[in-house]
Amino acid sequence: CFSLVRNRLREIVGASTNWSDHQQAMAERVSLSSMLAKSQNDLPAKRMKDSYLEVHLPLGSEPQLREKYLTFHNTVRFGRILEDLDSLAVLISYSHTYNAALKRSPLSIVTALVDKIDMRQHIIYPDCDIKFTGHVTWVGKTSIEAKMHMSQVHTLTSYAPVLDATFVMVARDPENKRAAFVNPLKPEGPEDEKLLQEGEANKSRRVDLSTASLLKVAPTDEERKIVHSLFLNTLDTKTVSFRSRVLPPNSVWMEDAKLKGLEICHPQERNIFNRIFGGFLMRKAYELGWANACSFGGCRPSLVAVDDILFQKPVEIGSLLLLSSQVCYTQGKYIQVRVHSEVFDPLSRQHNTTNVFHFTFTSDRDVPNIIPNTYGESMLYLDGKRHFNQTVEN
Ligand SMILES: CCCCCCCCCC(=O)SCCNC(=O)CCNC(=O)[C@H](O)C(C)(C)COP(=O)(O)OP(=O)(O)OC[C@H]1O[C@@H](n2cnc3c(N)ncnc32)[C@H](O)[C@@H]1OP(=O)(O)O
Repeated sequence: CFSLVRNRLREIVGASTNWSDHQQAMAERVSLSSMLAKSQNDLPAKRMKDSYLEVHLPLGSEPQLREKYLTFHNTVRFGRILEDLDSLAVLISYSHTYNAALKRSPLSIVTALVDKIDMRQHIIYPDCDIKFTGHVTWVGKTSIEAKMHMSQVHTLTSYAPVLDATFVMVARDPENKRAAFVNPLKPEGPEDEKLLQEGEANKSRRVDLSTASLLKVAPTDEERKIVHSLFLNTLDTKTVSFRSRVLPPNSVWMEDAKLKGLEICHPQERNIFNRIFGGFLMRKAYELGWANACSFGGCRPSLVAVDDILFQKPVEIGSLLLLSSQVCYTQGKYIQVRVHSEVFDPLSRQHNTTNVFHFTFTSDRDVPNIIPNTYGESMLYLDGKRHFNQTVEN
């Protein structure tokens, strides 16, 4: 199960088991720099099956393990699943880059992006065994795409699919300062070819999306019309002024659909490179986003999809992490939530964004419409709509 996965990762990089030893463990890793490949061609190509892993989570047969995964509502804590997926993606990447001649890997492999998690089933049972499988499906020069599938036993013999996940991992030098080359990938047969092509298409889509970001360019014509009609809908028919705005029926201002939280980043949550574990950040962001969607919709929401979780900067141990969740788009029963996390330095009072998370939830009834008031909120709304369309309508 996953404690074995994490122990194996500690062995691969030679991570400290006690915080007091972490500086020495890091110093030992620095000496591995000379083992890094000078070019990608110096590394042997690997097959997809070289990185294939299967991990079982025996929730059905191990009641003690179940406690860690259980929600009050007798379902599985999805935040824990996010942590497991993250650890698995890292181990898959180390399996791809494995070099039998080395005792320890000189690579620091970090999570750069959770491209997508599609839920195939809303309920995850806390008392049935779970199986995770996955392997590398595409590589760049220093980045790796890993696809994972999770399924759960229903009858005694058959597994039913629960979710499909795509992560992008990036290889860095032992000090996590510079990018480092990863082994090329050699497809074998038409199935591998197809996965590789999808990986290539994913890479182009990510580039297109980031160039079209609303933080860089103006919204499209169609999006501008949406924003304007939202604005017209909020005008007060009595005064007809640009300034007096009224909330339409069955609606909530974006300003009133936020939830915030704070995490103090203790050594216990560190990853193998002595930064905060990406899975932990995802769990915390997911739980805050879920609570926000729950309070907004007035009932317990189910997760439909996770997309485009970007890990922009590592979070150092000891940081104060401010998490801010916002309902940014709604449609019928759906609630799109964005969680932004930033590190706050109380001494310099500086803020630095570390992550942005996008979650799509569904409620058991229609939810109120979320309405932007300012221009900035309108852009958040459009960004939420883009994410929603990408995950739900396609
Ligand atoms: C206790 C046991 C726990 C065991 C579990 C261990 C888990 C360990 C995993 C983690 O927890 S990692 C922690 C969470 N992740 C982070 O903290 C990463 C924070 N982000 C960063 O450090 C940088 O943003 C990152 C290294 C990911 C990228 O930095 P740069 O943008 O400067 O990288 P660069 O420009 O050099 O590009 C390097 C590669 O990354 C790719 N890349 C960068 N950002 C990307 C992105 N957003 N999407 C896709 N690819 C991306 C880029 O295309 C390129 O690939 P190719 O060489 O193959 O072309």
